[in-house]
Amino acid sequence: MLEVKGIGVKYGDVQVLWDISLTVGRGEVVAVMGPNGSGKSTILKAIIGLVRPSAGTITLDGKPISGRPAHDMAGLGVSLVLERRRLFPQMTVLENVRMGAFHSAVRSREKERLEWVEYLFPIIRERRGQLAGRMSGGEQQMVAIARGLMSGPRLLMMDEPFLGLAPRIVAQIIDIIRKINAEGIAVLFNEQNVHLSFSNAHRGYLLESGRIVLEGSGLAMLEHEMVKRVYLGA
Ligand SMILES: Nc1ncnc2c1ncn2[C@@H]1O[C@H](COP(=O)(O)OP(=O)(O)OP(=O)(O)O)[C@@H](O)[C@H]1O
Repeated sequence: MLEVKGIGVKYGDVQVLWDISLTVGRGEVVAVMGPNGSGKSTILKAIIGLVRPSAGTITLDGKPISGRPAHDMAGLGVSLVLERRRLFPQMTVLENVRMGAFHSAVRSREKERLEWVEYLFPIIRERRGQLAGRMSGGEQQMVAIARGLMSGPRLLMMDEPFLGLAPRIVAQIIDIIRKINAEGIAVLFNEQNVHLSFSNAHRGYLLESGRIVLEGSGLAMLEHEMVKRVYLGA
């Protein structure tokens, strides 16, 4: 469904991505793994339209989407959960979650989507009235994912969804990824940890200094000599 072909991105005069090509198929879970600063977030920002590629094309179901404003993407079925959650701390859980259905193209189905995200994350129903800023990191991440799901995406992108979370919460987020994927939603996520990336994805890409250096199935990536040597110290 998503095809990124040969994109480059510059921040001012500084190029940070070169010739990035990746795909996400319908119903796939795909991981982009790479060290700090390798350009993972920039790939997702380019797809959602927060940064404009200097080269290459991005298509969704064969139609070009590069250059479209980020707020159009909800209507096209693509949603991004930003790193470090970016909630509105002075707003309640419910207010934050409802922001995800703000776009006119998706507002009409807000009620049924809210029921769905409350089923996926019972904590959202339990804590509807709590200020988001008063929640733990893991709870905030759940609210952020719920907000991303309110637009009813076909492709949910998540920037480092496990960052700084306790193992128990990581396991819950993995479970949620499986559940939403089982409903046919494709997922593209970034992660720095080899195991978290590739054991939870059908396919994966390894990004180094702004270039994709390896790609394959999750299992093939986990077992690849270079991944084992450089990232697992084997
Ligand atoms: N708004 C910006 N202006 C200038 N340079 C930026 C900007 N955002 C990111 N960069 C630089 O672009 C490079 C890639 O950053 P990016 O955030 O995409 O990497 P990342 O792999 O997601 O890293 P992290 O794990 O730290 O989020 C880094 O060198 C970063 O310093």
